[in-house]
Amino acid sequence: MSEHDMKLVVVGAAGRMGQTLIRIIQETKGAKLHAAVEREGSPFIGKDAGELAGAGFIGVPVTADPLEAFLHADGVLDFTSPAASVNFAGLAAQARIVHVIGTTGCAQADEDKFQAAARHARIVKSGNMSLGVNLLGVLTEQAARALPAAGWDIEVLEMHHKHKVDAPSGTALLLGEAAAKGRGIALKDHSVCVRDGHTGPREAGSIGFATLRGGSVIGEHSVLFAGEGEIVTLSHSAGDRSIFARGAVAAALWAHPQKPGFYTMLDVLGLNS
Ligand SMILES: NC(=O)C1=CN([C@@H]2O[C@H](COP(=O)(O)OP(=O)(O)OC[C@H]3O[C@@H](n4cnc5c(N)ncnc54)[C@H](OP(=O)(O)O)[C@@H]3O)[C@@H](O)[C@H]2O)C=CC1
Ligand SMILES: O=C(O)C1=N[C@H](C(=O)O)C[C@H](O)C1
Repeated sequence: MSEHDMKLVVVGAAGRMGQTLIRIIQETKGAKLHAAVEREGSPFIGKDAGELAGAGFIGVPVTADPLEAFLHADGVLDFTSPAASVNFAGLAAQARIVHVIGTTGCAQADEDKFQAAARHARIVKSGNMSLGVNLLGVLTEQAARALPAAGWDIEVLEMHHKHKVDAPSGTALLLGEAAAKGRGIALKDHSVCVRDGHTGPREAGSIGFATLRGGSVIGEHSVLFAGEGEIVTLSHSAGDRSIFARGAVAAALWAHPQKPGFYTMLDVLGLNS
């Protein structure tokens, strides 16, 4: 470790992603764990963050004070909840630091607050931080542009573990946005997220979402282009949460020298068209 390492705070440190982030920071050159934050009243307050994450003792006790944690930090890695992320974005803006947001299920009002915070913070936000999914988004946009809406119906299918609280997943929405961009339409005007009962035939040009939940599935996503007599399927399978954590740490290191602003993983990975 060196004094020049980027000092990172993990918020939601006891969560599935929080623990994975702590382990990945430990093995990443140029980054170090500065603080670990959980909510007030959490049974993990005061416990060593490394031991909590199964990475051995690292001498960073979990705190419930994000203000103090952000004070001398360079960046925050945030996979928590929409309300918590909005609060952390305000604190990251005050501290003028990097805020990497992986939290999904955010409403438009939350997104507006992230944009406002990005006047002072360097925010990187994505529904999926993995290289594979972001490449899948680029391929989805290309396929949607190449396959005409008149003959090709687009459906996004996802499955996640039983603890997931939002639907469709952030990744499914990212892929839907990519498909809509390829088609030159706005996703919000063409998405169909629920089908139940006598729905009538499928509306041409719509983008459908189907959600499965169960077991310990980390993240399965497919984009189906269904034509007459043929189906093209683009898919991604997550085998380990470390793919998201590595992407988030890479995003923080990338954002450190950038100007304040709102960025996505496409900027980080150089995949922006
Ligand atoms: N973009 C991406 O690549 C990925 C995004 N995600 C998203 O990340 C989010 C978290 O997922 P996951 O790790 O599975 O969820 P978990 O529920 O396992 O973890 C969330 C953690 O955040 C904590 N938390 C909530 N509010 C606060 C707060 N105000 N202050 C401090 N800590 C807080 C929770 O504590 P408590 O339990 O006490 O509420 C919990 O420990 C979800 O939105 C998920 O969809 C997940 C994987 C990849
Ligand atoms: O909640 C999860 O677990 C995941 N959430 C993200 C999403 O909503 O797409 C990313 C990944 O699929 C895991």
